Amino acid sequence: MTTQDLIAQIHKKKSFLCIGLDTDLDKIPTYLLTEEDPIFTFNKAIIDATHQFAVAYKANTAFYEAQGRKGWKSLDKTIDYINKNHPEIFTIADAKRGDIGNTSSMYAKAFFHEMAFDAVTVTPYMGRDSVEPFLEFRDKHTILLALTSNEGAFDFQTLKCDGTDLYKKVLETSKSYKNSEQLMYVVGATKAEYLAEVRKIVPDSFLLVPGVGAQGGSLEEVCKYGMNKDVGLLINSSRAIIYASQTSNFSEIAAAKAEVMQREMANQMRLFYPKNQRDEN
Ligand SMILES: O=C(O)c1cc(=O)[nH]c(=O)n1[C@@H]1O[C@H](COP(=O)(O)O)[C@@H](O)[C@H]1O
Repeated sequence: MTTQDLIAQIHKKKSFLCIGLDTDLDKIPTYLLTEEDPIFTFNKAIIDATHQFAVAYKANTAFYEAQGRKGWKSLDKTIDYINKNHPEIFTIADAKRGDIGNTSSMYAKAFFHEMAFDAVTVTPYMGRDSVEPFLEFRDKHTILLALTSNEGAFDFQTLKCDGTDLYKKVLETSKSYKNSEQLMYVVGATKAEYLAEVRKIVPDSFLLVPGVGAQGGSLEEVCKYGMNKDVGLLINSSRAIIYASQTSNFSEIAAAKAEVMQREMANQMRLFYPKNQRDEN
């Protein structure tokens, strides 16, 4: 999917919501556990109920890998289901990969080619040759970790390096990578005020912003500092949406949560775009 397709979908749905499919057998309604593939059954119900409010789904691969080969099968079925039924939706494999070039190429093939995700999250610290193999896949997107939402982000990411914060160095250096226009960046919602600094370095790039909902980040603050002319944000929420209820109508309750976020996003877009610009979009 191209970035333009993603932007068009955002304006059409008035949403930049990414729903995290962090599907955990200990958290889904217990009556689903008798199903042949409880993870896929749960995901399908969530997707069917929420797709009109979301522009992206992010599957954190840890939750699938934890179930071994059954988990990989559930992940494969989930991405196939989204691609077949909602091809307009942007899909992210949150795998946080990256290795020597030879190995990164294999990770890229796994998530872009075999599983047909639109994007994969990648760690930046092995440098250029660990990231560029992902960028070789055109119309696919590589989402580099810049400033993460967790407390430990301050261990390294904000340390000074050549007089600047390390995460800023990551942003700046990555702009020189081959096909860097296919890069997006992770910036945690819990660090919204840093988004202004991020935008000085990457004004046009899309940012994947996890950490609203269960981690306490504010959607309004993220929009205030992070929104750009194309919206430029994918705000992720996982647990606060998909585990809003453990009852038999869990998917409707998840949809209601997603709709509340979508409405707030529509409101933020209204505030950001002057009326005449809105009419053009
Ligand atoms: O790369 C990510 O998506 C990510 C980066 C980050 O800095 N913080 C973060 O929470 N995430 C992921 O985003 C999701 C957040 O989930 P909730 O806190 O349940 O909304 C999880 O899948 C995390 O692994």
